[in-house]
Amino acid sequence: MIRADGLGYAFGAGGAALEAIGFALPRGALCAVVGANGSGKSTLLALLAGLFTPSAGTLAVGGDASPGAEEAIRRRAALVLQDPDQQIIGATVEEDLLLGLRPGDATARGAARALAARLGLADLAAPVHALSLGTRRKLCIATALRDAPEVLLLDEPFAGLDYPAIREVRAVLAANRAAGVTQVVAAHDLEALADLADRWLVLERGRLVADGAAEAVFPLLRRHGVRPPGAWLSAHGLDPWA
Ligand SMILES: Nc1ncnc2c1ncn2[C@@H]1O[C@H](COP(=O)(O)OP(=O)(O)OP(=O)(O)O)[C@@H](O)[C@H]1O
Repeated sequence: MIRADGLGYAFGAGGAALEAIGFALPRGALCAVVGANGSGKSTLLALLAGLFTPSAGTLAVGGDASPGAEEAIRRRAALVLQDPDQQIIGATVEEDLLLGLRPGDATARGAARALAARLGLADLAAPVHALSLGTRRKLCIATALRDAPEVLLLDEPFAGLDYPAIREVRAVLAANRAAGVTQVVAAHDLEALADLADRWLVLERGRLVADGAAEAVFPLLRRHGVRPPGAWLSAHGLDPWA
């Protein structure tokens, strides 16, 4: 579903934010992208969303390859930003959820409302500015899923959420995986993803420094500035903050 070959990106004349990235993900993968601040996670998500054009190499999403097919990639992939306030446009839950749907399209509007209910967005008339962070994030996820993207990209979806909201977002990711949606999740804190992700990409200063399943990647995390999940540290008798 996703294939990166020699993928690179530079912001203007600055140094490369991503360099020589290569990986392939099958349909339905739930891939975690981890790395220290500034390692390139958000830049990779923006490329996968078709928002940026690679400065080097190629990126294929479905049958579309970038450079060239960014618009087609944008139709396949939806990106949920870390800050819901950068994403929400409507004044109420319903207004945001239904944005862009034709008023006469009862089927699409009904499906969008059903999706909102599944995500626990019960009060469709609620003004968005009065919602908790977790509810605003769930609204962004609902809006992203509304058009049934093949690829869902999430930037720090658990950041700032309380325990119940983390569990709800985890349930959404698991349901998406069961439905065959390919998901890429950027994260600092691995606790909520440790048992969910089937693939781990580790970035350090724009380079892909590890790629594989949890068993292979977790032992390498600390040397790349990423804290492994607590359960893994205790299972290996390691000081959580050493
Ligand atoms: N708009 C921009 N203009 C110039 N440089 C940028 C821009 N956005 C990001 N960068 C640089 O690109 C590199 C990668 O940034 P990116 O935001 O992708 O990292 P990140 O891993 O998502 O970081 P964080 O965990 O802090 O969100 C960093 O060196 C950053 O300073």
